[in-house]
Amino acid sequence: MSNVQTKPLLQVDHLSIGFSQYVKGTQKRIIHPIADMHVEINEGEIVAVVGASGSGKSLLAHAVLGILPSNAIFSGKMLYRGEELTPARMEKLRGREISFIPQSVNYLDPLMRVGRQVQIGLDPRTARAQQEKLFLQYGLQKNDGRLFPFELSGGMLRRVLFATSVREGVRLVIADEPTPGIHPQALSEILRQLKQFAEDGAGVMLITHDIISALEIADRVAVIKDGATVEISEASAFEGNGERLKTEYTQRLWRALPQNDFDLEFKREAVR
Ligand SMILES: Nc1ncnc2c1ncn2[C@@H]1O[C@H](COP(=O)(O)OP(=O)(O)OP(=O)(O)O)[C@@H](O)[C@H]1O
Ligand code: NI
Repeated sequence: MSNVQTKPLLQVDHLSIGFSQYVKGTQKRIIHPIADMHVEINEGEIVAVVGASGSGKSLLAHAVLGILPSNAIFSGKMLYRGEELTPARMEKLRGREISFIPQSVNYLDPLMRVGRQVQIGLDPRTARAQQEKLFLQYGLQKNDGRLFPFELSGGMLRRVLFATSVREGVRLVIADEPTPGIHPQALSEILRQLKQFAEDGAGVMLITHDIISALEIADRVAVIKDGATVEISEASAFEGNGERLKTEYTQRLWRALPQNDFDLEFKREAVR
């Protein structure tokens, strides 16, 4: 087997992200929401990234995309197709080979009709038809394309965001909480599309709170806690009592899910 084939599509190692903050007016200090994170995604693989709110999942996504805020201090290794992800490279890949479904609908341009926003990056000759097709696929009406973001519901905006990620030539999809507030039918359509990306050979990073839905399509699950990766396990290890999971933290996370043992004490800790 050649070396090239075994190289992961995305490799993040020893990622650390800090922010300098002003305390008491002029004193500066550095906080480190991400201390030591690692994750690896292969071609055709779906890796779910799960962890409590504030654990650093979105920052990980933003680091890979090169869209961290300018006051962020960043270190670590990020390789895409075996080569370092430099800022210039990220900019070139973003929205093309690497597509992003952001967590917040605020990423949409409030002054541009949503149909046009979905057409960005599509072949201009067929953009309109393709956008309309995508809208139908995700349960939006043809005429919804003429609306501005403020005229759509939260769930509709999420589906618009998702439609912006469906592009030919995508090799890595980073979806940051693509499913909250979405009704079951659109949810299964989104999961189906993410799976389709992977079947077409792309790697998928699925950031989510919805572990149960993620397990429907994920190959592996990375568990993040306080800005560090605590465990990466096969999705199949999330079964039964979690005996096959590697860390106590992940076992407790698994057992705290409503459909499992319901570890109430852990739940309280985890949501804090
Ligand atoms: N620009 C910033 N300046 C300072 N701290 C930040 C900044 N952005 C994020 N943080 C901090 O980094 C930590 C991780 O944030 P992040 O958004 O990655 O969490 P998350 O895991 O995506 O949470 P959620 O599940 O709620 O989306 C949080 O404690 C957050 O307050
Ligand atoms: Ni987030």
